[in-house]
Amino acid sequence: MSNKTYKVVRNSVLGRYMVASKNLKQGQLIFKENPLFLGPQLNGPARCFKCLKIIVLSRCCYCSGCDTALMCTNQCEGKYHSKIECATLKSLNIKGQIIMENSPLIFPLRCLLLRKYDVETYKRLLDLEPHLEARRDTAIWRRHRIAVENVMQEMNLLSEDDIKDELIQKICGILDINTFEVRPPMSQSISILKPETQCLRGLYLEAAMMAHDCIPNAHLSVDDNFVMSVYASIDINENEPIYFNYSNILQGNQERQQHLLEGKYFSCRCRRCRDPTELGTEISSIVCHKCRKGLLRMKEIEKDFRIWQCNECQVVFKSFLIELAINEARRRISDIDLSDLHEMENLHNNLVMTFHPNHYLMLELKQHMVALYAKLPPTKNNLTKKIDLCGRLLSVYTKLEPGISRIRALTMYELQSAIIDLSNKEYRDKELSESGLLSELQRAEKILKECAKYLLYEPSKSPEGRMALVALKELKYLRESIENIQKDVLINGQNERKDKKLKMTKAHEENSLNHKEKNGRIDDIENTSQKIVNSHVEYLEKNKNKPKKKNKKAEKI
Ligand SMILES: C[S@@+](CC[C@H](N)C(=O)[O-])C[C@H]1O[C@@H](n2cnc3c(N)ncnc32)[C@H](O)[C@@H]1O
Repeated sequence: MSNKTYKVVRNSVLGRYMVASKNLKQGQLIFKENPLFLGPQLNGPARCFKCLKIIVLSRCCYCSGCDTALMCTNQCEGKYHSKIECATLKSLNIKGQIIMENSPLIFPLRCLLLRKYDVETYKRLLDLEPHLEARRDTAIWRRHRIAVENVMQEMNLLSEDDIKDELIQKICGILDINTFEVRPPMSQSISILKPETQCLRGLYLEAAMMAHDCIPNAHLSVDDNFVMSVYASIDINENEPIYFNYSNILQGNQERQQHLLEGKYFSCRCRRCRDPTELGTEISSIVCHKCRKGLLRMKEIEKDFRIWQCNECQVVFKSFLIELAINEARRRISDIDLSDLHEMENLHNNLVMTFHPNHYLMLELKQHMVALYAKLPPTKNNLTKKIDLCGRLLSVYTKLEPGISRIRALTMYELQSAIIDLSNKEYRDKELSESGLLSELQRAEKILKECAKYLLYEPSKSPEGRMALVALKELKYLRESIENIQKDVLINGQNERKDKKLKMTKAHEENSLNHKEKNGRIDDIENTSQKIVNSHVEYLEKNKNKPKKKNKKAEKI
């Protein structure tokens, strides 16, 4: 029996797509794949052919082998400029300076060179979807003609047949539609809201066969060597498609549709896109400015024709008005001081008059607030607010990204830490009984366990992978503490039954002793977990300015 977890099939809507060839369990590895090529973003800066780091023009040099490939320094020992690529470039006698001056041609050039040294793989590459017809004579087509095709023609890299066959447009289309965004080496950012701005693009021939769904069932992670692992994020039944989200969970309806239509040439008709409430989350909904009671939601009334309509008064709004409101709110969010809670709360209270509390911009603001609460003094008020915000974020994320999910794991981490801190404080202040403390810690344990489970799918050296280790250590201490409290509760219960009378008289003394002991233990947990978090933060801080190693995660295709 074949061990293969998937097969590629085809239909008239999705083209080729991957389906599970057997039932897959959540967390099961579906496949692992090496990139065929890595390269800069279309508009990204030039990168070293060997290590893929951004080239600093004043230090840039050319490979001593081919005198063409750009290198960050002549000592670079990166491995992404293969001997065969080097030899092929050398045979073409291209001036390195032309590459330097025309960085958009780096990635297409790498693909073009392949036909000279690996015809089979080149054929597989050319078999990917380029959406030539949809792109012909569009702005992107003209851009590639000027920035890539014309330059390659001047370099005598293209035959007349290549030009007639629109070969370069085909390669550029294939790269735009099929490559994945991968984080650059040794990324330090763990932030949900600030993805790396200067990502690389990676071409993975197998992974390119995954279709898109805004509610994915596959989780991707890319390790230090750019090896991509694709896991089932939830259970997947035999013959069910394996879906990856080409867009972003925090993109609204309109932006997602635009991204998919303009960048990937299809209209998404997944469960989330067909439902104007987006699975009841209202993540794109706006308060109706006419009746002030209803919500404006986007709905498709004819194929590819969508309107914004109030669910109460039925008034229809033009989509550009919605865009204006969103752009203005986005500007205001980007202008606020992210260390000023008061400013953030004011903006939140202001925007909630226009946007549903679950609107993705409100979620973005809430996410910033959670990050700030994590840095503020852990007062009961701050902790309560943090718990509330995390709960709201998770209620949306769980619907839109069920199962293994990075964004959920990171929010869960914040949630459990606030629950532990708050319950300890309340217990100490005698606002929470021992059994109340126990049940809150057990709730935190459950969340932390799930968080660690999801983070363990991240590459071990990535910020999330390191956070998984922190979460595991914290889980161990939390469990020990729970066990100790459980023993206490048990002993207290037995003693109570044995000698009620004696206990009554000694109650005051015993209580104060237990309390003292537990406080010591809780301090222990707090100190230890705080130490771990501090060392984690210190580690991140310390390494912030160190040269980056490979370490990234696929974000979107
Ligand atoms: C990365 S490729 C996937 C492989 C491609 N279907 C093929 O046959 O080569 C992305 C393209 O697949 C198609 N596709 C993927 N997901 C889709 C979806 N949910 N609905 C419609 N088309 C989809 C679109 O044509 C899109 O541009």
